[in-house]
Amino acid sequence: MTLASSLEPTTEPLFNGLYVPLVTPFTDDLRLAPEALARLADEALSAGASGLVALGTTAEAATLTAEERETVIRVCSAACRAHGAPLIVGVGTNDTATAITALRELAARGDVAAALVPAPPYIRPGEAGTLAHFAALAEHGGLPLVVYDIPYRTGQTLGAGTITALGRLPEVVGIKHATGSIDPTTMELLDSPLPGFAVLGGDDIVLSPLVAAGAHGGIVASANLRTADYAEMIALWRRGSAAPARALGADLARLSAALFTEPNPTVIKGVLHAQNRIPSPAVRMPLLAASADSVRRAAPLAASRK
Ligand SMILES: O=C(O)C1=N[C@H](C(=O)O)C[C@H](O)C1
Repeated sequence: MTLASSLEPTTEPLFNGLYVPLVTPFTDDLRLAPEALARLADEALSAGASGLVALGTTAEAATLTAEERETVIRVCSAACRAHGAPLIVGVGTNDTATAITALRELAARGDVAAALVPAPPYIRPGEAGTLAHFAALAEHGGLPLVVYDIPYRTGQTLGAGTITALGRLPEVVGIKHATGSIDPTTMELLDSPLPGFAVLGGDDIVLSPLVAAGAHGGIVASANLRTADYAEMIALWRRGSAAPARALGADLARLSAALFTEPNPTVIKGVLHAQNRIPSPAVRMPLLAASADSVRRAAPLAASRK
């Protein structure tokens, strides 16, 4: 997909449904395990995910070398190509110029559908500064952007006016809404949908009510497990089948709650390892592997429905 073709005016967002931010599997001695990543990518797309997110927070992207990041993108891109699915890549930096360089490099590859970009972490440039940052990325980055609104990690909140201004930038194709709540700003956003602008839930435990209220889908780490059920829950809400959607949503919220009892993605990796899907539950510091108790509590909830 070219930038020009993906930005043609349309009322339907470019992205809807489930996007799985894949974990990065390691060996016990913390080397990248690309074969396991390739299997996870194929399984997620075979299970009904609309696309993949590479190098999200869940991927421990901050601890990967440049060479490892390239391997992760290459492996995820191959899976997306095989399934005809879009690949979104996380770009997290608080320096506007560095972010533009990273976006341009991604755009030049030709296999990345969009970048998932948080408000500049730690700096707290204010809403006007954040808007200017994204406007610069939109103008010079050469790639569609999904704004990652996650104030508990970035330290920067965004009000409805700023989100609307971001959504009016043609290159900004959506927002990953992970503000920790469904609040008046959320409802304003969903009440006046911008044409072609996707609202994707990023707070795992409240994904179901957010989609019920009109979100187009989600990017949730929990969907590394029970991917088919997360995809189905979103599809059920989107076609108005409220009763089964509500029941499945409540079931998945219990799983998400168990997976987030310790820092993401430590419990998810523990459960994937218990399911023999990755070679090790290892995470890189400063994360510490999840406790056996947390993994034991989450594992039964992560078993697929019979
Ligand atoms: O990597 C992601 O994308 C996600 N990261 C969030 C986080 O760790 O804060 C959680 C969300 O489910 C997806």
